[in-house]
Amino acid sequence: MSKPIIALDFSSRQDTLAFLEQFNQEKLFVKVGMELFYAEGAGLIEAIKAQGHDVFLDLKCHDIPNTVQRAMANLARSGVDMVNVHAAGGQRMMAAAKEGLIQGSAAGHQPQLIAVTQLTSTSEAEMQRDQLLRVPLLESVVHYASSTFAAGLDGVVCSAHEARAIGEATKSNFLRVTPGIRPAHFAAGDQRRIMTPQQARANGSTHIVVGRPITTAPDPLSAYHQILTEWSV
Ligand SMILES: O=c1ccn([C@@H]2O[C@H](COP(=O)(O)O)[C@@H](O)[C@H]2O)c(=O)[nH]1
Repeated sequence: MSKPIIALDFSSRQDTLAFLEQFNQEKLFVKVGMELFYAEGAGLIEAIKAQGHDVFLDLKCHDIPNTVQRAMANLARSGVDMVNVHAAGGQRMMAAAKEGLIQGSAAGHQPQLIAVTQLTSTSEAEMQRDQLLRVPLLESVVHYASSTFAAGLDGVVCSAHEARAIGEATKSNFLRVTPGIRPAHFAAGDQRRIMTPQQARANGSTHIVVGRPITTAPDPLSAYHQILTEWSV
């Protein structure tokens, strides 16, 4: 069973390291997103890796194939464990991203590469209106997942609602990394497709990503362990 991925959505190195200190040197799987990376850059990634944590660098690259390929070669050199692109960039872009990772990776350590299908903050009605798509959201997500699989990536970011269907359309070891995780009674906030850790597990998520339910908790260590228990049993 994978560890819950903690989204380190902080604005500074100081806040991030103070948060991590509360975990008493427990080895974590953390996610660094745009907010933190744009503020602190690769130096902070090095510091987090030096503490022994696994890092998912969530920059959601989406550009022409050549640009994404070269960006991925640089990200691979940062030593992170997982990176991502938007599946909407297309199969050619995703294949180029993978090629870039291969080029930039040190022997024996190639980050896993996954693609965002439809953001978990998007509802079906919003997707149909904003993207001018006339299909159910599940169909769009499974389409993007099949396209990601065909491009040779390791998995996708989706909501837990779609995880089972993606497993059936691809392979059981194809990663289904699911944000939008909310313990019972925790506010959805801007998320639209949410599930509890237990529901996510039952519905075929291979990884869960959890931010505010842990980072804003009065006792983040205890919140993390409650989620870990709910996810693991
Ligand atoms: O579809 C997506 C892709 C990425 N995310 C990221 O996950 C976390 C979720 O944080 P919460 O505080 O638990 O809502 C956040 O960093 C997002 O950028 C996502 O939510 N949905």
